[in-house]
Order: sequence, then structure tokens, then C-alpha cells
Amino acid sequence: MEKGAAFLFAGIHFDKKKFSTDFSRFQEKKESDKVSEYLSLDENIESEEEEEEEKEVEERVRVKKRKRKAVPSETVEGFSVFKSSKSAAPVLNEDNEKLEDKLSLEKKKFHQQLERDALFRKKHNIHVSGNNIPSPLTDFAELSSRYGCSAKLLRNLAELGFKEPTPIQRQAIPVLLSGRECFACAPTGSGKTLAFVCPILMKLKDASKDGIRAVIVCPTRELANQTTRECKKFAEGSKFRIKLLSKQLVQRADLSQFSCDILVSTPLRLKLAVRKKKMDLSRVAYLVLDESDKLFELGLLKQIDSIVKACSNPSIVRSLFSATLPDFIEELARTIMHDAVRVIIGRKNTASETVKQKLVFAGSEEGKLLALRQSFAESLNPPVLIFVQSKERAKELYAELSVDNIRVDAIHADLSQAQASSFFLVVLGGSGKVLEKSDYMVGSQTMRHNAVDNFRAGKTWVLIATDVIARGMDFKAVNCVINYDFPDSTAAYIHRIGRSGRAGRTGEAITLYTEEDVPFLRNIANEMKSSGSEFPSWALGLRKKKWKKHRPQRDTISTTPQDKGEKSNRRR
Ligand SMILES: Nc1ncnc2c1ncn2[C@@H]1O[C@H](COP(=O)(O)OP(=O)(O)OP(=O)(O)O)[C@@H](O)[C@H]1O
Repeated sequence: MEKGAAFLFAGIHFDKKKFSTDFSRFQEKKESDKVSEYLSLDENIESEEEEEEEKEVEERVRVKKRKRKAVPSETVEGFSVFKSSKSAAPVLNEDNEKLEDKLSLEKKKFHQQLERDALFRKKHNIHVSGNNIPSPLTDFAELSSRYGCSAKLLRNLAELGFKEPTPIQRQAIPVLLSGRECFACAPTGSGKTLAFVCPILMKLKDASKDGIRAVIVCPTRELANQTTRECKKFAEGSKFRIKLLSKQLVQRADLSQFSCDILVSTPLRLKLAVRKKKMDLSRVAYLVLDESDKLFELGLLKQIDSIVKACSNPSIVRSLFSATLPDFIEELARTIMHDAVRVIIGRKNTASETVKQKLVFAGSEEGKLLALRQSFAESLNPPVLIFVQSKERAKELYAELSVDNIRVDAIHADLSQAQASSFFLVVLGGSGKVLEKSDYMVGSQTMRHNAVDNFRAGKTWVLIATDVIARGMDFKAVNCVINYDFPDSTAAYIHRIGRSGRAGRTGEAITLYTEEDVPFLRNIANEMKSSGSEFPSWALGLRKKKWKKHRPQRDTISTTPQDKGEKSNRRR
């Protein structure tokens, strides 16, 4: 429009009714022949106004509808707003209702499942904390239906005689299979090994040469050995490469290209392999710290720290397992774990309920030996495991019992020397001969092995040991554990007596004590009480004493004449 003529038409409106014929003529003309700018000018003005009004109304309706129905914008917008909105509304309502029904049904199902899980956990004494904890396993078959477990693994479990999962297996396996990190505390002999090995085998699926894929750290060589053997049993028939990090392996010049599916090791060996032989742990997807409270003790903490750092894969799943898990260890561990699930079976830090516990006052060191001989004379029900507090005392007791016509053996390690000179140890052979250093430096590993194997095989009836085998060792049928020397902590007590009463069997534990041990009796009595054993109630009335590494100097065990002169001076 020309600016100059525009004022002439300002305020002029056609009376559309009066000039409807003309108007329609123009309209037709306009539409067919594109009427002159002059005539169409007013029309345009009017139609623009109308169009704008119409648009405004449409927009208002659109906004109102959006607000009222809160339906997705695509269903309102479009060419024929009113048409589509009229027909869309009922469909949307229906959809919404269906969706709501579906959601509430799912919610209901979810809550029912939570209730079932809670009841099931209560029945099996499983306590959990954490977010979105997966349901416990009702049976091993669920490993297949819920997680696609291979038939081979299920067959292996069946062949090992594992009919039902134990409580720790019921809960820890689904937690780890869901990719969650886990703190687990379950009684001794309750099947923790399978609880961490099974998810690893299932997650790794097939053998691969893609670096080191899973690492299991155990505090002692015996336990690492046993765990390797167990892993191999569970993985029977598969191509998984399961390796124990042996001394020979660490001696290899370069481990930077070393690969295996599961690597089992003690902390010191693994740290050396990483530091000195460039072993690469950056691809480890699963890290298990077994007997984790032991691994977090001061002597091993630095090694564990460097191992955890070397396992630098950001999506790593870490888990901690033990029968004893003090709060401060949990807090420490929490600093390295993400959104971990905590699984406790029964009451945390309690002895196995399948072990009948007894406390016997022996008066003195002489009284202890007398009590032991007397009990063996009355009934020796092998296999029996005897714990003493030092390797010297193991040697002395061994010398005493080997003349009693008892098939006895001894096993112990001097851990402080082991740390200084790669596992210096002393083993006493079945012959009763105390080995010279040159003997055990050559064959120490084999002999320590033999002591364990002979005991397992029933060739040895009585095994005298230090705390080196107190943790994790699975001697299935140990009938009785004797604490010849009082344990040095509650955890040591729980682990020592836990060598008996495993996998649902019953067992017995006898703890001898002298005056020196009385201040710590209350702690043992408490353990006896909380694990359901008979306990001396008077001991609970004793003064509370913090139990820190109780290893008093004790008189020698030896009764041989040549030792008698020295006896008063010799305290172990
Ligand atoms: N589901 C199962 N059914 C039957 N036996 C089982 C089952 N799971 C494990 N066992 C057996 O129970 C015994 C103890 O298992 P395991 O050594 O794993 O216990 P643990 O909880 O690690 O004990 P510890 O705290 O002393 O290390 C083993 O002999 C093992 O073969």
C-alpha cells in the first residue's frame, strides 16, 4: 500500500450485508483474477483483522486446552486445532486411565515384592541396608531364570552337593550380579566363597585374554591357595584361566602382559607384582577383599591401598567379605566404595551358632597340658585343631604330644619375618624333627602345604597351629577346636572356633584359660551368649576391659628334663 493514500481509507468499513452481492463479486474476482490493489486494500485490512482475531481466539483456546488437559502439545497443535482436540480428548483420557492403572498395578506388585523380600530375609536372618536392593535368591535355579546363569555352573554346584543357597549367597549374589558394591558379614563356614566367586564367573561369561579381569585378595597363602582351588571347582568345564599369584610367578621378569580371568593373591605378593613387575590391574572389573577386616589391619593396609589404587577401572565392582567386620573398618571401606549394599547375616561379629563353646579354667601352663592330655585320654575325636599364640609354643606343644602316640602335626608362620624376607616360615614335619633353616627355606611352601593336606586327608589327627590358619581355612569335618592359648581378640576367637561347625555341621570349641586371661573372659562369655552357647554368667559381671592383642608372656609348655632348668626363665 502506498503511504500517501492510506489516510483516505482510515475508519472506512464496508457494510458487508448491504453490499453482499458486490462484495461476493469482488471476492470472487479477487480470488480468481487477483483484484486490484486498490479494491483489495480494504478487504485485506478487514481480513487481516479478522484473521488476527481468529488467531487470538485459537491461541487462547489452545492455551486453555493445554492447561486444562495437560496433554502433550502435539495432540493440540496442528492444522485443525478444534477438530483434532475434540476427537483426541476422550482417547487421551482413556490412555491416561490405562497408564494410571498400569502404573498403580506395577506399584502394587513392587510393594508386594518388597513385602515378600522382607519376609524371606527375616526367615533367613538376612539384614540389608542400601538403595534398591535386589530380591534374595529363593533357589539356585533363579540364577538361571533371573540372571541367565550357564547350565554348566549350576551343574557344578549340584555336583558339589550344593542344593540350596546359604543366606549370604541368597543375598550377596544378586547384589553383585546387579553391579552393586557390597559389604558382607556372615558367620564362619557359611559359604561366603561361593557368594563372591559365583557372580564373578557369571559376569565374566567366557574366558578372555583381555588382561586381568578379576582379583581376589586373601590375607594368607593357605587361604589364597584354597580359594583358587574352590574357584576352579566352581568353574569346572569352562575355559576360565584362574591363577594363584605364586612366588614363581612373581619372580618372572615382566608381568606387564600377564592376563587371566581370575587372579588370587595375598596383598604383599600382589603389591610386589604391581610395583616391581609392572603387573597391570587397570582392567580389573571385580575386586574382592576376603577377610577384609584382616586386610584393613595396620600391617596390610598400605598394601591394600596400593592394590585398590592400581585397580583403576572406573566401573570396577568391589566387595568386602568377612565373618567379622568392625564398624571402623566399614567406615574406612566406605570411603572407597560407591553406593554399596550392606549385607549382614544374623548378628554382626558373632561366632557361628553351630559351634558348642566351653570355657575351662586350667590354673597354670602345667594345668593346661594336663587338661589336654586328660581330654585326649578320655575321648579323642579327630580331627582336632589346637591354637597356640606363637610358633615357639607350637614347637613345644608338638614335642609334648608327639611322644603321646598321637598323630600330630604343626603349622605356623612368623608373619613379621615373612614381611621382611618373603614368608620365612618354620614347619615341623610329622617325624617330630624340627627343621633347620636350610630345610624350610628350600621346601617350606610344600611342607606347609603338606601339613594342611595331611590334616584334610585325615593322616594327621591333631594339628597344632598359630593364627596363620585361623581365618578362612575350610577343614570340613573338624570336630573340635581347642584354644590352648587364649585368643588375642574377639575376632581371633570367632575365626579360630569357626574352623569347626562349618556348612551346617555341628562342632565344639574349648578355650583353656589361666589367671592371666581372666580380665578378657567377659568378652568370650559375651560371644558365647550372643551365639546361643551356654555361658558362665558370672563372667559377664567381670569388669569391662578393652581387648587389645592379648598375648601375655607365658611359661614354657615343655616338660622335658633338659628344659626344666631353664623353665623359670623361659616365657613365651
Ligand atoms: N550352598 C551350599 N550348600 C552346601 N555347602 C556349601 C554351600 N556353600 C558353601 N558350602 C560349603 O560350606 C563350607 C564353608 O564355605 P566357605 O569356606 O565359603 O565359608 P566362609 O563363610 O567363607 O567361612 P570363613 O568365614 O571361615 O572363611 C565349604 O566346605 C563349602 O564347600
